[in-house]
Amino acid sequence: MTGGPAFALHGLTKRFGQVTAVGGVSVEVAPGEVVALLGPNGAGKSTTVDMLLGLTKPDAGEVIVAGGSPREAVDRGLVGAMMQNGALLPDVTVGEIVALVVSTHEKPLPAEEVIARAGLGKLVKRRCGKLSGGERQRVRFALALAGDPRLLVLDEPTAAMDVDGRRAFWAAIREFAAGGRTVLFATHYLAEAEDYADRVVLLRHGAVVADGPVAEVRAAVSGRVLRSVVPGATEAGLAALPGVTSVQLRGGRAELACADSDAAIRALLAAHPDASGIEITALGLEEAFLALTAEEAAA
Ligand SMILES: Nc1ncnc2c1ncn2[C@@H]1O[C@H](COP(=O)(O)OP(=O)(O)OP(=O)(O)O)[C@@H](O)[C@H]1O
Repeated sequence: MTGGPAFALHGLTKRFGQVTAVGGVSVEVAPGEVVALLGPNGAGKSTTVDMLLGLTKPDAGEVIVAGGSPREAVDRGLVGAMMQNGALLPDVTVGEIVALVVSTHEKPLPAEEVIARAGLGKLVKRRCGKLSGGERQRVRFALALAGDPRLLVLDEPTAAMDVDGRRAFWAAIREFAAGGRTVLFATHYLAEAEDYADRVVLLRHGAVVADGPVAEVRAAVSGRVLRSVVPGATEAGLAALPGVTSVQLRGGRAELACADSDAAIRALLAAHPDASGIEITALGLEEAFLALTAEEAAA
């Protein structure tokens, strides 16, 4: 194994008819990094993951995994993947399916270790058709681990998991990554990215709008929310105020996301001296994320 990146995406582009699902994405990830691929619905996360795994061919650009093509890396057992809707045979037990998948790999983890890492000890005899959504996700995770891969790619891994399930899942991921292995996970949840990723790549409309350590990405979207009752205001009028990045107006109550709340409040009161019930708060994580994607959308 060379000292090169775990994987690299160079100018990756994929179109479906008129839709550019991914448009020129370039990202290089070093071995040992845990990277969150974040973005709202339709941002291009799944399409990017599909190209990284060699399941979809890019229209332009290149994917390099462990120095070769995605297919070569998958064939060499270097990549484990957990997809949103990977099918599980309903009549096969958890123990059987893990043993089956372990047996297909050249240098697998022992089946007992796979079971333990995925927290499936109590479910070994359960048929896959009888599992809950969160349990099925844990089985998919086990199957992704079976070949002892260097790179783990997870598309919305915790979507169906409850709080305990998520905690156990992320503890297992940390353990996996501690040995210098690389993880890329796609998610909608900024909070999950903040808690578990070293780095965030934020996609919007198929392009990277932010890439860096979580704290850095958050700082780039630092801002405040200004709430007020503003009689007679229009969305367009409020959006034109200095310092305002996005506006929601419902029944005379305005919510303004602000890059500069000082400028915004001065301008609001100058234009609407009858504004009342004014409140200014820091952006929450979700709001910060929305502000960044909305800001870019407006650009
Ligand atoms: N097979 C396809 N045919 C046509 N359009 C597609 C196809 N796959 C994806 N798209 C479109 O490409 C864009 C990106 O979709 P993608 O599934 O990659 O986004 P995503 O960020 O994973 O979204 P989500 O969070 O909803 O899963 C969307 O506009 C989607 O409708």
